[in-house]
Amino acid sequence: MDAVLSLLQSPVGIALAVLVAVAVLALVVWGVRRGRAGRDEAPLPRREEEAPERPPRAPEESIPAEPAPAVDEGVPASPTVAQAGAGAVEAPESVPSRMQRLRARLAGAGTIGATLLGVLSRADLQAADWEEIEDTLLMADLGVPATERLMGALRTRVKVEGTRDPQAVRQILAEELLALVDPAMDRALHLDPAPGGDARVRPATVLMVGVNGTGKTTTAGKLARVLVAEGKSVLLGAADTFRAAAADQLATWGARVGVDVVRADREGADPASVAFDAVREGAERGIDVVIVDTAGRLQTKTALMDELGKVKRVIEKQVPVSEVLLVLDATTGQNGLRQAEVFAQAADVTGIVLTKLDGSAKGGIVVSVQRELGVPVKLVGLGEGPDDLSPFDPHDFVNAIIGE
Ligand SMILES: Nc1nc2c(ncn2[C@@H]2O[C@H](COP(=O)(O)OP(=O)(O)OP(=O)(O)O)[C@@H](O)[C@H]2O)c(=O)[nH]1
Repeated sequence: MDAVLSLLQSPVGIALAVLVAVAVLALVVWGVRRGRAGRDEAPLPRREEEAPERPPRAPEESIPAEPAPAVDEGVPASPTVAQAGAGAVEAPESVPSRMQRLRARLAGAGTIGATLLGVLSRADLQAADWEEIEDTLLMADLGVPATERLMGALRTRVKVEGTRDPQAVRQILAEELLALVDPAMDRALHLDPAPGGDARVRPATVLMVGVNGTGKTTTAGKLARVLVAEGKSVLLGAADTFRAAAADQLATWGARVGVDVVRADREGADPASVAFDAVREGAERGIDVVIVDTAGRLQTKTALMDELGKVKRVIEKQVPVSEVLLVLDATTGQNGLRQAEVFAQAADVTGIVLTKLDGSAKGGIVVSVQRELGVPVKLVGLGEGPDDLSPFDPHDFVNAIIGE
């Protein structure tokens, strides 16, 4: 210790101490300069307009959505948003030409009217003729109660009015069919804020339910297109997580109509989680309408009810569900109707979409499904094309069936 002290007091020791102090000071100055230089190279933008432009996202690129806030139903959050991209978006067909084409297709499929008019115009209607009328109505899936009611009305009016004139008979048939279809039902899609209601309650939400293969995904895409054409902003939610192809199919529709799709990042994810995130994303972006597609295949009625119920509840944590659309394949007739009842019990259905009417001569299903489920047919699908979806108009429908 004494040796060290005497070294420090010596001229050599003092020179060494000065050298060490200078070296430490030089290091400190160098460090400070380096820090400043680093900040100068990459200045942080303070205001938004200073932010560097982000490169545009490639079409179909998927970006992970932010994790959803915990949903107390144990919903895992792992969806992604498939961007529609800036690719060419098809313009929808104009409404008049679409309606004309749809009518032509429906008329081509419906032979009910031609058969009925042919029989009703016969000179003297016998029991066999009335049986033929009854068979035609039943074959057209009108259902037993509606067939009986229509038969009763036709018998009475043809007898009382005593006419065989084809025009008059046609008029009677049109009036009676129209009464069965019930033009007084509210068939509008309620997607706008209620008059005087809170306009901030956005987005409006549409839940698509129904048996697999009925056309839910296709209808979701077609509906998105119709709404976009009306000037609404739309987001699709692929809550059919049962098979990855369903989400891909929806993403294809999204790209086609210029609408983003929120989807799970893996097959078999919780549908409620995707539905939740789609609506949350829609709310954050100020979207007008979020359409949520669901799966139709589940082992048991209870499992189906549980799943649909959960999807609906999870959406309602954020906004009310505006429309629950039950998609029904017109070609499946009374059988499809039985399955539809299960869905109607599971979710409070507000409207029916009757698809594949183009491939069915069974237009009577419109009447039976409304009677059985007590819910109006709001939309009809008349083909696989993007413009083959139309609002259901009772007058057009009856005219198409029996010919104008
Ligand atoms: N002819 C005709 N075909 C339709 C119509 N709507 C849907 N389709 C076809 O029906 C098939 C099934 O449609 P999807 O939309 O996949 O049915 P889905 O209910 O979503 O089926 P899952 O995803 O299995 O639950 C597809 O080939 C559609 O193109 C329609 O109105 N007319």
